[in-house]
Amino acid sequence: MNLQLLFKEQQLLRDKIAYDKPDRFEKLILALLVELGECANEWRGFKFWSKDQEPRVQGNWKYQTGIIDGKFVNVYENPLLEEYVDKLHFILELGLELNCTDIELWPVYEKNITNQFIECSGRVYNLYFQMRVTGEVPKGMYEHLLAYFLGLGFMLGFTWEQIEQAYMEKNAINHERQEQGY
Ligand SMILES: O=c1ccn([C@H]2C[C@H](O)[C@@H](COP(=O)(O)OP(=O)(O)OP(=O)(O)O)O2)c(=O)[nH]1
Repeated sequence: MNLQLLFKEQQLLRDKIAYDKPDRFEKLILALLVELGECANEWRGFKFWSKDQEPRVQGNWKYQTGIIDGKFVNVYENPLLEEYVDKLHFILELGLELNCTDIELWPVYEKNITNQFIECSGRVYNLYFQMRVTGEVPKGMYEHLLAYFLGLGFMLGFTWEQIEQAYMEKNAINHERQEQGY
């Protein structure tokens, strides 16, 4: 697992978006919290009031790849993974913002996915309050956010390769959107 390539990609997108107002940090924090909620909503496992608690991992048909055993392989959207990599974009943005790109990467796991989502949110709030109180965020605090975020991805059933590939695909869409005046 190597984040350096992803930080480089994120920097290119960041330069293109080029938002430099002083509220940038808190807007990124709120964006990340929103994406966390959207991701949990696609996971659905906390909806104890509903009979439908299956994660949304197969959406609309996207395209066909090569042929295996005489059949075309169809590729579908994966709404859960797509929300997860939106979150990854904002986490990388925060790393660039805090100048924390030379980091250790390891996963941390809570006892279940519900708690993992809550822990991720808690780590985001920690960053916000730390910045508010001291005006800076220690690298270790950012690394902990990443550790819970990475653990969440593995608990949701994704491999690092899938995450990287989905990140690249969404990153390309984000570039196109900027070029088209989104
Ligand atoms: O400074 C930024 C701002 C945005 N993004 C990326 C993250 C994410 O991949 C996408 C924004 O999320 P989404 O695609 O859900 O866009 P939205 O504007 O929230 O969607 P909608 O218009 O549907 O509400 O832009 C960045 O990487 N850096």
